Amino acid sequence: MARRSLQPIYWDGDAVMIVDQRVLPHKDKVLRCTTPRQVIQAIKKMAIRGAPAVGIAGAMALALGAQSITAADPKTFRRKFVGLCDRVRAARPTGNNLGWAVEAVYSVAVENPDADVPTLQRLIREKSQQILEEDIAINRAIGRWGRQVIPKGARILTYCNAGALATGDYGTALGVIRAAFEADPTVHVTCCETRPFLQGSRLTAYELLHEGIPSTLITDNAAGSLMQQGKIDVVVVGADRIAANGDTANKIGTYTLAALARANGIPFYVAAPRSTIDPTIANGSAIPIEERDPKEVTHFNGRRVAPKEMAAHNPAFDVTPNKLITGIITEVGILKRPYRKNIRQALEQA
Ligand SMILES: CSC[C@H]1O[C@H](OP(=O)(O)O)[C@H](O)[C@@H]1O
Repeated sequence: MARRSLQPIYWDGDAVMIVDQRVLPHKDKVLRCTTPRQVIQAIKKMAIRGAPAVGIAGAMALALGAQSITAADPKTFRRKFVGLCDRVRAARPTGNNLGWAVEAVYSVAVENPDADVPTLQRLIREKSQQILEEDIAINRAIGRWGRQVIPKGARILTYCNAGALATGDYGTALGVIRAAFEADPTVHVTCCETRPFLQGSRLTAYELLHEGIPSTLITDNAAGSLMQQGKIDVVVVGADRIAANGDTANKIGTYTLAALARANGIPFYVAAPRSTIDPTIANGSAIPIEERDPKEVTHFNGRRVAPKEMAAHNPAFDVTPNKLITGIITEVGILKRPYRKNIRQALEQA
């Protein structure tokens, strides 16, 4: 059976189509966005989520916005476009890929100083599609590198959703898992539900079943016990922002898994494209951590479960120190310690 695309976002003429991940896996709903504001709202509300997918959405928001800037002269166009870039960049703070994509698209205007407005609009739209297509190729490269660290018949644990739905397609951590399964159908995947947004039980489970990969869903709380019982061989997760020293921001709860993996002698890998690396941040302490609506914690399926007087703290990410990371799987290879040096060299590669 041909693999149905799980691409979370795509162009349909002059509209950006976004698969609404808030209602997956039980409803298929696609948002038709014709303005950058609609895409920014989809990012903020997590209709589309996952650092690389958010970057791609940001690039497409800029292409939509460029089309709507009616300035006749390039100077006025650029001034208005800079304001739009700032609004798109601010949609979600932690993932590096959004800022990276905004800079990549804006560079089109900088690198074509003599282009007229229609040409700039065309080049920006083409850049947004290029970012999408390159992300998919990068994820397949991550998969090819990553399967080298997956032993035959491995019992893999993953967290949140770093799959096709979190990227242009194919995924990063799930890209490693897809590639490993393609080479060895005896692998097994345990995915954590990942409260409170349930990216694991709703999205990763959906992707694993879609690919026919043997898998089991667990609560986040059960991961440590499985590791303690010797039932997990390797952990592979995604990333949202990687500092210059390898400290990694990922979904809240990732640090806990990394500490448990280390306590049980289990390899812990991060899979991410180089566009997730932020070389301007020396270590993880400088990574901005998004605080989301406390209702994501106090409510479930729209109904309050905690007493209404109860305050809630809802950080969307945490930071895993590089000392707990066995390797960072990128499209140019598996980076090991010393991370600062090896990350710098990886970023210098074409
Ligand atoms: C391929 S990176 C996916 C990354 O993004 C997720 O966060 P969110 O669902 O809040 O966008 C999570 O941290 C994943 O590991």
